[in-house]
Amino acid sequence: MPSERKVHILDEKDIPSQVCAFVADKSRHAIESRGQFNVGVSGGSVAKILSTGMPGLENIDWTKWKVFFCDERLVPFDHEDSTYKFFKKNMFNKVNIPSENIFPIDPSLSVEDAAKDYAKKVDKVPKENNLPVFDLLILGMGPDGHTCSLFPGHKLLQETEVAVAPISDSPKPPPCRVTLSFPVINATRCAMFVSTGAGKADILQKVLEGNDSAPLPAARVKPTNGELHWFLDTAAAAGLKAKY
Ligand SMILES: O=C(O)[C@H](O)[C@@H](O)[C@H](O)[C@H](O)COP(=O)(O)O
Repeated sequence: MPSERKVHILDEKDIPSQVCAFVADKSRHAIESRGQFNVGVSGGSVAKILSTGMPGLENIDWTKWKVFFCDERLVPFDHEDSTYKFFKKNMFNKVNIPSENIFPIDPSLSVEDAAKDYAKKVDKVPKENNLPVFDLLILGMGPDGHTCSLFPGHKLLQETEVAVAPISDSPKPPPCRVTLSFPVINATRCAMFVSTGAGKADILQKVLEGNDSAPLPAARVKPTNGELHWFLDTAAAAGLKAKY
């Protein structure tokens, strides 16, 4: 299936329900087709949307979910900046995902070792063409166009050797993080971005409609054989010129 991009422009109030319904649908389809749902989650506003909306949904076989982190800040599990901590408190504690199906990074390791260790965990995701193929990657985009811990102009944008990379000079604190690399991101069956608010309008116009010669990190997410979905509220979409 060739890569396809769909931009969903919604009222702000409809974003949480539509995003969660989409995730639920992808999980049901993956479980029906392949018996498990391998999903990568991200921090930021999308983490709040998922943890608020997903636990109340019905007909989700949480026991078949396998949850990975698209990126994570290398901080202890009890640190305020830990995305794992946020999901554990607000979502994992409320649903029936077996603890062995949740794959956090190991923050007790050095950033290089944490990335190597996480690559072994990601290696459990069923592969095609030697690359792990996630059923869904749920992504956010920062105001500079970064996604995961892949920042504009950073050398990690060229990473092709490893599935998971360390970064120790993140321009956004904390400096040490672990992130999926583009080869794995673009091997996914489906990637979805959730981006809301007027503060994202200018950067979204660049990412979705800008010149492809030097794409921002978020614009480099183009699943080779998968779908790409952008969920935007009307404020975030206000700068877009094309009709979607
Ligand atoms: O690791 C981080 O520092 C954040 O998780 C970050 O990458 C976030 O995902 C984006 O900035 C989008 O966040 P918002 O959707 O909240 O704007």
